[in-house]
Amino acid sequence: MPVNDQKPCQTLDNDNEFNQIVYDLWMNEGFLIGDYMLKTGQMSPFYINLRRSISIPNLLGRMSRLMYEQIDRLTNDRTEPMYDMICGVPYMGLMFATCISQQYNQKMLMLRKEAKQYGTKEMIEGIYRPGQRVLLIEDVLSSGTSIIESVIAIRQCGLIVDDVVVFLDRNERGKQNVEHLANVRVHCTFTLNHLLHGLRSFDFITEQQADCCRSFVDLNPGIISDPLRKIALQCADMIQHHHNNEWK
Ligand SMILES: O=P(O)(O)OC[C@H]1O[C@H](OP(=O)(O)OP(=O)(O)O)[C@H](O)[C@@H]1O
Repeated sequence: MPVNDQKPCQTLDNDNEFNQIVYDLWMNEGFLIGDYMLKTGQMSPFYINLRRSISIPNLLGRMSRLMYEQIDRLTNDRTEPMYDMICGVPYMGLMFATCISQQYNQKMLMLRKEAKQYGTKEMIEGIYRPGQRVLLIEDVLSSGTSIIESVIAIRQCGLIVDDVVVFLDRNERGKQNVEHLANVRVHCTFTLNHLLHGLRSFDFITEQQADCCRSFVDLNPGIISDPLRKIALQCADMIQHHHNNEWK
């Protein structure tokens, strides 16, 4: 399925709220036009920096609320509990997860980027037992590398991850990469198309600039390194085995 055919995740109710967020992000350099290198090493004609919001608590709070409303809708659609605790992809996903955890009384785990070499040497901090379900939280989805790395680390601790909620999908191949390689469902609260639409409505960017961003993501192959691809598939197989044999 082409990425841009994805069903929009936002509703008309939160359209205005999102536009206000777009306004605040633009005013605080949360969206930049220019040449920026991505994690994959590719050069992008734009950059989304939601980290700017940590200095504007009200903005981070509003984004987290829209994210939680989506989690709530997803939860209501399920017959069984969707998760036992939330966990953010470091670093910015951790900020969203902390905000959601505090605002909505959700249990949380903290995933490190690297295991500490002293103390308990844990990769994941918090209270959990193997077999519990984790809902992963991410700020921006590009290639999906960060999510896949986090899923692997969480699964290696014996936890289950079947879903990830992302505030903003750059409309690259990240969603397909995560779903295919990590076997995790990706739920995006907003997409690049929503963001560009908002930026255009304020006349912050020209139609030509919006087109340039769209063309870039349409053609971006969303590279996942071969070693990560291999580990992700091995891990997904291993976890499927556990699902089938031990936790049923
Ligand atoms: O889908 P991907 O290709 O992985 O890109 C998305 C990731 O990139 C950014 O973080 P970054 O890797 O820059 O790290 P940071 O947390 O140190 O800011 C962003 O916050 C996502 O986590």
